[in-house]
Amino acid sequence: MIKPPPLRNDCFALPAGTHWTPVDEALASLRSRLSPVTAAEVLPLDRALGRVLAADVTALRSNPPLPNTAVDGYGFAGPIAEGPQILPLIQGRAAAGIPFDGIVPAGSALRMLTGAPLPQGVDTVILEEDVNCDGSQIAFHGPLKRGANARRAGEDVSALDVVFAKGRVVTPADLALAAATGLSQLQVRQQLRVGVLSTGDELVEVGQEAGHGQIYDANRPMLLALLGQMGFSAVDLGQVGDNRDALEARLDSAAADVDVIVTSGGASAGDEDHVSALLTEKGAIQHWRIALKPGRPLALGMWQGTPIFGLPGNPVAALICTLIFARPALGVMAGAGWAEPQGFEVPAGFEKRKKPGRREYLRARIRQGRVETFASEGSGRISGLSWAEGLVELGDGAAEIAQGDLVRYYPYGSFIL
Ligand SMILES: Nc1nc2c(c(=O)[nH]1)N[C@H]1C(S)=C(S)[C@@H](COP(=O)(O)OP(=O)(O)OC[C@H]3O[C@@H](n4cnc5c(N)ncnc54)[C@H](O)[C@@H]3O)O[C@H]1N2
Ligand code: MOO
Repeated sequence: MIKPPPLRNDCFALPAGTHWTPVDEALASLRSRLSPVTAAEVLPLDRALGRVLAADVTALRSNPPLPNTAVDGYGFAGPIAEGPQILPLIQGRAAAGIPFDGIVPAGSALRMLTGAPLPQGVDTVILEEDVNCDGSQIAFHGPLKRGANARRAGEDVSALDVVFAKGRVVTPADLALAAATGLSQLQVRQQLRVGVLSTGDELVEVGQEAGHGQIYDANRPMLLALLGQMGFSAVDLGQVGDNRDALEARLDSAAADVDVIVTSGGASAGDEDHVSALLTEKGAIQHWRIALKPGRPLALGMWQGTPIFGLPGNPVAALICTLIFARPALGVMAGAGWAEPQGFEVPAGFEKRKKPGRREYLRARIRQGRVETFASEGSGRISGLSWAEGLVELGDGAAEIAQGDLVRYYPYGSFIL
């Protein structure tokens, strides 16, 4: 006669005898195994946004290249003593792009406009608002230090300074700095190609008619968009049914085409969970079963030399595993290095008792200075992913969180930048 086991009804209880890899251990293992795989190319500035720099970048020219005035006003030789001053104006003026080529004699002043290079004899400028001018002289009050209202050549950046370190992801501000320092192109890495494959007999493509028992493939549009937002080249590998041979053939062709494969579904241990089974059968699995909620059946492995992230099928778990595991790992492969998301402590606007032995991520957002969490922790509740603006992280140990306790919050954006 068979006997029933005790009822636990907790699919996150960690059954004895299985090794549940702690999140930090799985992250450390990924970090130590991966290295950059993308080749370098040279791109003009207008195509370099979001790319990873392949080498340190050196300024070709100083910013500013010449000393110049920071204000509209009058330039002369400083310093100027305390008290009322009158200086004769010399003929002409200096404007940005139209320098004054003459010499300003000591004790005289020249009309100058913001950005104009300082001519010989000028190192100090007074604001026009502080001056009375009759057309031939200016009157104002001292004192003024030498160099007042003037910008030194190279005070921002000097030629040959390293302006960007290798591995940096190019931002719009970086394009301004590159342009200002004389760079018209940057040596960047090609985008990492990340293939996204959905698995499961139940899946049907958006736009198609869904039959009885079928559901729309929600993970693929989400993952393709997310990986694209992270700056990778997301490659749509389509979907494959619960068929071991078909999956194997699809992974073979994907491994030849992309740098990394991300699958969703079939990662746990059911009869139709072919991703984990195939990886195990081929000796391709490195970690499986992470002490994490949601996302514990994450399967990490290598398929013919290509890293594969076998994400759980539940959309919430698929997204969280992508943010926590795939994002930093893909950053390493893309040449940008391992990026830790920047979280911060926020008072809880919720209560929760958490069991020990697994890390948890809750869908969350901040309202009125407190972090609130989505009403359900169900891993298929896609509406909660959409409702949330970030994640609350609860550490591996037990926790009893009361209203107002500080909890760690990560905005979604902190995983993307
Ligand atoms: N007896 C147990 N059952 C389950 C456990 C467990 O510990 N014991 N763990 C649960 C957890 S947690 C997760 S997560 C899932 C992981 O399952 P798989 O990775 O094997 O994924 P599937 O079984 O293929 O799918 C799970 C769920 O997600 C839906 N799905 C799959 N792909 C998509 C997609 N592209 N778009 C939208 N929805 C998708 C699928 O239909 C299932 O409902 O296992 C639990 N079970
Ligand atoms: O871990 Mo499963 O990953 O919740 O849905």
